[in-house]
Amino acid sequence: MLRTTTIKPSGSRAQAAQISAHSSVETAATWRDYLEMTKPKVVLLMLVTALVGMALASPGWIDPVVLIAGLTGIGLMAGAAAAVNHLLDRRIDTIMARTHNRPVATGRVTPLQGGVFAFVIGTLGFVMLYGLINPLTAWLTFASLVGYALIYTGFLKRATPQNIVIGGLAGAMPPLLGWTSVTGDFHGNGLLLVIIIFTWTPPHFWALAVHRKAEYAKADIPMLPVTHGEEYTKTSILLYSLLLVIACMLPVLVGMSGALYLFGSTVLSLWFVVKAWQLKFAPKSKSAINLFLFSIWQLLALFVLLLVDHYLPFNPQIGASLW
Ligand code: HEM
Ligand SMILES: CC(C)=CCC/C(C)=C/CC/C(C)=C/COP(=O)(O)OP(=O)(O)O
Repeated sequence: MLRTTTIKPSGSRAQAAQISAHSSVETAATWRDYLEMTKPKVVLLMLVTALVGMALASPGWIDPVVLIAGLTGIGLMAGAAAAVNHLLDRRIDTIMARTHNRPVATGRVTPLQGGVFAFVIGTLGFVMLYGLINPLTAWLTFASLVGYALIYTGFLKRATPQNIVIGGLAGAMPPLLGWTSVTGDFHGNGLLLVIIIFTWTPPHFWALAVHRKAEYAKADIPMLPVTHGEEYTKTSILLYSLLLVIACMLPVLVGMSGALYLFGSTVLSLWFVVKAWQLKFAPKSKSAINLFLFSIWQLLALFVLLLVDHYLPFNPQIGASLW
């Protein structure tokens, strides 16, 4: 489908005049537009957490079929959920500077094209999980898709400043999806990994929301800094960062992870607390966006630590198995 896009004049004065006289060119939606709709970097980090769930659920190495089919299925369904988010948010995405150039918001991808794309990759992911992994994982991933794409995006985001606390559960699910891919059953240890991401999500997002408060207000989205102010949000970020310290210790307390993880995760979560403290009590102009960016690397590092700790041959266990 051909669409028009505005281009910036460049080159000689004559060229610039020519271009400004015809200030639009026909461009087609490219594969990059469809890739962007899947929020690839977010999904990639989710897949790292799913991989860790798989590893911690496996006594030895992860079964290669589970690894490949499981991660592909979860990735396709998470990408489909992200694509539906682009569809449902296309109006507000045009209002915010951060999102105004998105494929559906600009019209490069039509809602019908986007809908077909989301349906195809989502169905492919579901069939793959149902057929090659197990029905429990397929249905849990489907529930996460509905939780993010429909409940969070379609309703909570516009309804309450607690939107991301509740909606965050969907994004926190991948380690459990990884776990059930291996075992076909629920396990408390898999849920502990979900609790870590669930506790991490509010400070992750609210740091960005503090930085982008004016845009959310302009788009009339009731994010916490808009409804309750920046100070209240910064206090909430600090309190959640303290909760995160406790959540990060749970894998050690139940005997799932050992000394290496305990040491590394304590450094990482205290680092988060220090940055949240600075945001609240000694803020600089970039403190909020820096905390948001830090949160992404901190979660990645936490899950890499869980993985390394799991495969380390001589790693003293501190806690005792609860289950
Ligand atoms: C409902 C829960 C969540 C909300 C509301 C949220 C919000 C956001 C937003 C608005 C951005 C975009 C920032 C930008 O474009 O500048 C973002 C980026 C990101 N988020 Fe989250 N997030 C959530 C959960 C998660 C989870 C569970 C993960 C991973 C496990 C994650 C990983 C990331 C990553 C890696 C980025 C950077 C993406 C990029 O640079 O393109 N987020 N998040
Ligand atoms: C199946 C499964 C695991 C589903 C999870 C899907 C998923 C990709 C969740 C992403 C979380 C996220 C980036 C929320 C931001 O949405 P937003 O609308 O607040 O941010 P935006 O303004 O950048 O779109």
